[in-house]
Amino acid sequence: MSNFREIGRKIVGVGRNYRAHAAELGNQVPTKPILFLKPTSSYISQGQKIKIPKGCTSLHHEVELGVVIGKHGNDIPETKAMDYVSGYILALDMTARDFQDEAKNKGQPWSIAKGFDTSCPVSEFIDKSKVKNPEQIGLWLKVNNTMRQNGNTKDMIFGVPYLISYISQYFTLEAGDIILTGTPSGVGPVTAGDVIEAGLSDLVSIKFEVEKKGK
Ligand SMILES: O=C([O-])CC(=O)C(=O)O
Ligand SMILES: [Mg+2]
Repeated sequence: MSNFREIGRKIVGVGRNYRAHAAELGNQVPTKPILFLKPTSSYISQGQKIKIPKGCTSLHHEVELGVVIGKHGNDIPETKAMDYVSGYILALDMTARDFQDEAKNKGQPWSIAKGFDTSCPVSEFIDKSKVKNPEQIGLWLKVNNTMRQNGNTKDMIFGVPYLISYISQYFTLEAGDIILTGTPSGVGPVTAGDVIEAGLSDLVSIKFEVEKKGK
């Protein structure tokens, strides 16, 4: 069993970490990482369904590399950052885009848009030893067998060591925490009955069905 699910600590999301994704939603490329939190109650694993939250009319998929933290640290220097990684996961940062747009327009937080129940489907844990370079991983996502996202972590604006170092200046990182490193371009809506499949190179793949909440 993967250590992050047993410990179940925080999920730190990084926004707009790929230029093409920032551009596709009409956003500026950030000069420092944009962070948000998802509650651990948002996790689901295979066999469970993604539930469209009440009132949401535009639920978007975002495929992301998740970095799993292996030990406690703060103010971690970039040069030591990889010592704090225990492994990786494939995650979907499901986003109620209409809620996020409304929050953005009103200057409100993204908490519901990013943190609703079932908004963080994850794969099994991938041990660090299986990944030579976390910044050379292909990540893809299909909806009903049609390719929607097909990127590579080499295109991240802020790399894994920098993110760990930056985040740890503000949030103490603890074993079991996950950093969602942002999504490549190609995000888009899903509706009830859709099947999302996603993968990280040849490391892991996942499959989740979408349904209306309350079914
Ligand atoms: O909602 C967004 O566009 C920000 C985000 O999570 C990402 O870039 O992965
Ligand atoms: Mg995201």
